[in-house]
Amino acid sequence: MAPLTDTQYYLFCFFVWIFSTLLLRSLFRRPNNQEPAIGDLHLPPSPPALPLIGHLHLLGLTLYKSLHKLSLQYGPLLYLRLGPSRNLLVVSSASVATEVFKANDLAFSDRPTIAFADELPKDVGGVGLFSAPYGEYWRFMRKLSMTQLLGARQIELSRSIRQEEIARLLHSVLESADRREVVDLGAELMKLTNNSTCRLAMSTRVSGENNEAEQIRELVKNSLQLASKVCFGDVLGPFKKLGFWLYGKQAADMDKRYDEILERIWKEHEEISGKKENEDLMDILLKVYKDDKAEFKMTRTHIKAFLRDLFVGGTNTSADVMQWTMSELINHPHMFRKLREEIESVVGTARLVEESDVSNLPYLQAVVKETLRLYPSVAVTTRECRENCKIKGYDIPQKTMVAINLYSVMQDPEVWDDPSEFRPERFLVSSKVQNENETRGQSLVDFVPFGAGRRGCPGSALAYSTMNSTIGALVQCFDWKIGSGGDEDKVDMEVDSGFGLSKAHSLVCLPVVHFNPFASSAP
Ligand code: HEM
Repeated sequence: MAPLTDTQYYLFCFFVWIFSTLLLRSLFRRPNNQEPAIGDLHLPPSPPALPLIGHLHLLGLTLYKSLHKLSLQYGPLLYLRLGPSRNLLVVSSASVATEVFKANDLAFSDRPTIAFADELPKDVGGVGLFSAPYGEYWRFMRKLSMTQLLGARQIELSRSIRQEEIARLLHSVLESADRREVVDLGAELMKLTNNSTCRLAMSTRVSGENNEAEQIRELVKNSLQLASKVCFGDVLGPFKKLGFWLYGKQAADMDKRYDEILERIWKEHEEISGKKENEDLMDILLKVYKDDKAEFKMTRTHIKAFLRDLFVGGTNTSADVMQWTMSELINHPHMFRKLREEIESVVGTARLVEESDVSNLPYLQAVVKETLRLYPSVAVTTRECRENCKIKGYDIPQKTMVAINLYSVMQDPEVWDDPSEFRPERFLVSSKVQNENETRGQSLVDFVPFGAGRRGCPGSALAYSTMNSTIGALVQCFDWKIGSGGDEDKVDMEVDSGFGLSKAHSLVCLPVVHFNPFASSAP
C-alpha cells in the first residue's frame, strides 16, 4: 500500500478523533425527559446497524434500489437510523402505503426540512410548495394551484402552447429524418417539457439569443445534481457544517443566478401588466401578490420559490417518463404497431393526433400509465411525521422522516401480476372489474407515480396532457431505428444512479417518416 501523505495522515487523525468523540457521546447521551424512551416504543423492524452510522452503509447511490432490496430482505415497513441525527421509516408495499396515504394522511403531511435551510441567506431560496411545512402558507398555495395555476381551466388555456411545442419537436425530427441523421430523443423531449413549462409559467423566450428557457434548463439540471449531494447533509449530524462548506454554498450561488433571471422577467411582467390577452402563471401570482385582501400575504420569495418548484418538478419528470415510454415501445414492436393502429383508427391518416383525441385512445393512456408504474421518475417521496402515530400496530415517533418507495409499491406482487413486465393491457381492465374490486374492499393505494393524499402531485393532469399527446404524435409520425447507426437490436434500458429513475443513456435513434402532418401545408 502507498504510504500516506502528510495531509492524508492529519485528515485520518482528525476523523478518528471526531468519530471516537461522537461515539462516546452517543453511548453516554442522557435521554430527553419529553421523549418516550426508545426502548419503551414498539418500533418497526430494523436490520442490524453499525455504531454511529446506523444503517447508512446499506444505502447505495441509487436510493430506490437500495430501499427496495432492504424491503425484500427485511419486510415492507422498516425503521432505519441514518447517522447520529436522523431516523427513517421506509414504506415499500401497497398495504402499508394505504395506511400512510389514507388512514394517516394528515399525520404524514409534512416534508422533512432540507439540509442547510438554516444556513442559506434569508432572501435566497425560500420555501416552495414542495418543501413547505403543512400549514397556512402550504394550504393557501395548494388551493391556488388546484383551482387556478394548475387547474383544469389553465390546462385548457395552455393547450396551444403544448401543441406548438410538439409541432416544433416534429419539425426538428423531420429535418433529421430528411438528412438521415440520428436524433437524441432524450434531449429533444427535455427541451419540449422545459419550453412548455417556461411558457406556461412566465411566457419566456424559448429561442434566439436571449433564450431564457435554455438558461433555466441549465440551472434546473445543475441544481438537481447538487440537490442529491446536499440531501446527504441532513444525515451528517454534527458534520453538517462541513457538508455546507462543500455543497451548500454552490447551491446558494445557483439560487442567486436563478433569482436574477426571475427578477428580470418579473420586471417585464409588471411593465405590461393588464395589457396581455392570455395570462401566464406569473401574471396570476402577481395579482395575488398585490391583492391586500388575499387570505395569505405572499412575498416575492414565495412566488420565486413556487415557480422554481414547477421547473424542477415539471420538466425532467415528464421528459424521463416519455423517454422510457418510447424505449419500451421500440423494444416491443407489436405494442408500437397496436398503438399506431389505435391512433389511425380514431384520428385517420390525414391529421395529427390532438389532446382532444386522447379520451378515445385507451391503449395510448394504458401505455403511458404502465411506463409510470415501471419507471416512476420520482421513485421515492419523502414525508415527515407531524405527531406520534401507529402504522400496522407499530409506534412511529413524531418527527420521523418517512421514505415511501413508490417504485416498490408499484412492484408489489400482492397487487400486480408479473410486476416487472411491461404490460400496458393490465390498465385496460373494465370499469366493472374495478367496481367489483372496490366493493370487496380492495381499494388499495397501489398506483402511485404521483404520490397520493393531500401532498400528492398537483401537476399530474398537466403531465398526462403533455405525455399522452407527445407520445401519440411520435408514434403516429415516425418509425424508429435504434442506436447511433440505426443498426442496434434493443434500446439499452440501464437506469442512472441518483434519487430519481432516469435513463443512464439518452435515447438516440434514427427516425424514418411514416406520416408528415405538415406536408399538405408545404409550398
Ligand atoms: C411525470 C411527471 C411527474 C411525476 C412522476 C411527478 C411526481 C411527483 C411526486 C411523486 C410528488 C410527491 C407526492 C407525494 O409526496 O405524495 C410530486 C409533488 C409535486 N409535484 Fe409532481 N410529478 C410530475 C409532474 C409535475 C408537474 C408537471 C408539476 C408542475 C408543473 C409538478 C409539481 C409538483 C409539486 C409542486 C409538488 C409538491 C406538492 C406538495 O408538496 O404539495 N409535478 N410530484
